[in-house]
Amino acid sequence: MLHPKSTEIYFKLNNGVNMPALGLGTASPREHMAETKQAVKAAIKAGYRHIDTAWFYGTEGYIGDALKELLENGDVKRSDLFITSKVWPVYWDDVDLSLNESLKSLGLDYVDLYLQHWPLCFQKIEDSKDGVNGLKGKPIDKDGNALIVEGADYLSTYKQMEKIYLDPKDNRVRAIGVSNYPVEYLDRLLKVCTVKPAVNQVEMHPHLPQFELREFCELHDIKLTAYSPLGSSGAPLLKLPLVKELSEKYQVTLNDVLISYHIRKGSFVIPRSLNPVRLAGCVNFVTLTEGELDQLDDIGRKDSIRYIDGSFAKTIPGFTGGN
Ligand SMILES: NC(=O)C1=CN([C@@H]2O[C@H](COP(=O)(O)OP(=O)(O)OC[C@H]3O[C@@H](n4cnc5c(N)ncnc54)[C@H](O)[C@@H]3O)[C@@H](O)[C@H]2O)C=CC1
Ligand SMILES: O=C1O[C@H](CO)[C@@H](O)[C@@H]1O
Repeated sequence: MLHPKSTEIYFKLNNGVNMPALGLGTASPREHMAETKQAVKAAIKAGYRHIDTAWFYGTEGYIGDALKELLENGDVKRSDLFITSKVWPVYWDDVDLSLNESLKSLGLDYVDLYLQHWPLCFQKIEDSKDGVNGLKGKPIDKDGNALIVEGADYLSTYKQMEKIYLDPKDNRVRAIGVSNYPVEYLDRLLKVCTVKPAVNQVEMHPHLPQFELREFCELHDIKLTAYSPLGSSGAPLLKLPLVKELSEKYQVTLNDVLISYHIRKGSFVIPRSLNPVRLAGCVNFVTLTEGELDQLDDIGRKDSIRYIDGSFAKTIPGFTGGN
């Protein structure tokens, strides 16, 4: 049977914007950040049209360099690209500034999707050595607790994003959404927002199938994007015996199985790799059966694992701290 490539599948957001199902994750480790440029070029040449980034990653400048070359060479048109960026909690009260910094680094005049990275309001602590743009990215006290601005409300960040999106003279974002929002927070947001978030980007994979969140988001027409789909650094989920079994059955890569798992369920997925061969080797979509999806979900039903270190996010329900 003929299948489209994962890079050829698109889902429509609740505001009518089309978004490619597969995107390239770019939270590259600091020592490899510069390689993001060649990874983006390799990904676009392999058919990817969706790049996921964030002010916090420090990779927007490298992505901007790659896009400049690709656009100037006519390898791709801006209108065919889908770029996501995010506002980090240190800029919870200045979305406008954060968005402008991201656009400047990316060399773009708009992003396709702009997300609130975490529902948190961090204090701005100067850190010219290890910080992002001079600010400590994850400000914590001596006990490891995040330095939160007292009395600040994470919804105020989303309200600023809404204002930008709704301003007819402001064309800097085509869609807005959130990330790392549990059901309780989405519920609160939906009661007060004018613009329903188009997307909630969360950690999701067979060890964390997010059943409750999925049901809630489907009910409210909010799409999920799966981050850390391979289990983040070291890609531990590639070692799951069932993933190996399915890759042999369908004659595709292990990455293809873990990517198709999300696309098959109607979610976006943004795996990271800096390796051009691997990037090109994970675009084969397979129509996993309902039974196979259920078997993969069973892994998380029995043993729920969150790989991303959320110790700075302990105040958010579901983030217990640590991995
Ligand atoms: N909204 C949020 O708070 C977050 C968003 N993200 C986004 O999601 C993206 C993906 O998540 P990540 O945590 O980066 O991890 P991931 O789950 O995509 O795994 C990336 C790791 O897998 C390795 N890998 C890929 N293919 C491999 C293969 N065939 N064999 C061996 N290793 C392989 C890569 O080298 C890298 O170390 C990020 O880059 C970022 O764009 C990630 C974390 C949090
Ligand atoms: O997006 C993100 O990436 C880092 C780690 O990869 C995480 O803290 C943040 O939410």
